[in-house]
Amino acid sequence: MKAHIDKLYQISGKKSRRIIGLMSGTSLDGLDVAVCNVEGSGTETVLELEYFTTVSYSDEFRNEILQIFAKRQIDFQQLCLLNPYIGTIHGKMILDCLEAWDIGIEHIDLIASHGQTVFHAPKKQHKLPDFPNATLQIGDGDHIATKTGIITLSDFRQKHIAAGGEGAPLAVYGDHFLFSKAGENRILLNMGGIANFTFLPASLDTTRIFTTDTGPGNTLLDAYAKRFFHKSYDENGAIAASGKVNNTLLVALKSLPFFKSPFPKTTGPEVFNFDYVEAAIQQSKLISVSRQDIIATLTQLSAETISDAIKSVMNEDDSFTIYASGGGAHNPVLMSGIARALNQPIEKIDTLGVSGDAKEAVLFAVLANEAVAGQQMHFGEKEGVPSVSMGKISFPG
Ligand SMILES: Nc1ncnc2c1ncn2[C@@H]1O[C@H](COP(=O)(O)OP(=O)(O)OP(=O)(O)O)[C@@H](O)[C@H]1O
Ligand SMILES: CC(=O)N[C@H]1[C@@H]2OC[C@@H](O2)[C@@H](O)[C@@H]1O[C@H](C)C(=O)O
Repeated sequence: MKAHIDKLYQISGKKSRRIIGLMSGTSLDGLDVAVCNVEGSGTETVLELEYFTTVSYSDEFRNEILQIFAKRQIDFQQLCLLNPYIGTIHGKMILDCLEAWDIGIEHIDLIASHGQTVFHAPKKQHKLPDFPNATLQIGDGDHIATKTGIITLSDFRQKHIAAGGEGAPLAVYGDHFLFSKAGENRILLNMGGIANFTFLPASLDTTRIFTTDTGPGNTLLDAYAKRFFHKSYDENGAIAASGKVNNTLLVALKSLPFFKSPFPKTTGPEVFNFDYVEAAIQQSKLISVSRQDIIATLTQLSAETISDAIKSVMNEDDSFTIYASGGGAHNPVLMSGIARALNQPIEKIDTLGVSGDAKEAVLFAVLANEAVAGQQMHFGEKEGVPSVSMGKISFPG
């Protein structure tokens, strides 16, 4: 309908846009909702985070997703049903937030929805020569747009793949636009279920910008905190702090070929799951290892693989500052493990003015802003950062 295109054109020409960024990550803890006021685009982007919350998922909702999450064999009907169901529930969560914040929908220009990743299969992982990199996010944007009455951009990862990427990490674009700083090499480390980082060079040379996943962040910690202690996560690293790292197990865990394969690379809970840890426990022929020691060892695994990845892509004599975000930044055992391995302190991204819990949702608002009002991107030919705009547009009504 032409009226929708006219509205989008008008939004594109505005001095600033109010965009709701949404992220629901691999931890399945809830939906991050960030209301952002975004002015300009590209490196001229000025973003103010006006409101932020995480709407927790109910156990029932999480369990519905877990039936198909990161599994190779599923009930196909469940996948089909969840696509509109998640979209509608996310739409309802947005409306509840707007009501609580007393914001009318007419004061929101766009929604930027990541959706729920249910399977991630980069070529390096599926190894089927005739098939491309692949990833699947559900929670369809049409349902969010129809439920809320707000133009919605969604499904950002497919264009990245179409342009030669693995569909992740996407944070790199917003990281550059919001956080690059002349004169300071920056590593922006995000520790969600999976950990990743962006390198932003002091020279601001976009062709040197680099991003990769490193492997597990919290996903294994959450899985074992649940299995052994009936907790959804290891709050403040208390369980890990009460155990000891088991080096035999750590070596077995680190022998996974993923850790030896070249950067950049991406991964997910399809690889980092119970089967992987149980195989490492078998391989290390441990007679007994305490539950606390397993969690301490898994925490050290995340810390070491994150710091190994950072070390291996940085020149030895380059100094850099690390800014941490994501739920893992709240885990002091994980944070101090990384600081120890890299022999330097770690800052939190909050010191740069954006909450570490809100960062990923904010970055999707930046991607939507680029799609609607941005110019050509210039990231050179570097693997993992194709110069394309992302996001599909759903009109309400
Ligand atoms: N106080 C805390 N102590 C320890 N861990 C915490 C704390 N708060 C949050 N976490 C961890 O952070 C996780 C949530 O992190 P986050 O929301 O960044 O992940 P995500 O966005 O779902 O994942 P991804 O970025 O991989 O998609 C929780 O599941 C938990 O493991
Ligand atoms: C396929 C997928 O959903 N990947 C997520 C996941 O969670 C962290 C890491 O793995 C990252 O690569 C990505 O998310 C962030 C937001 C990204 O694309 O930057």
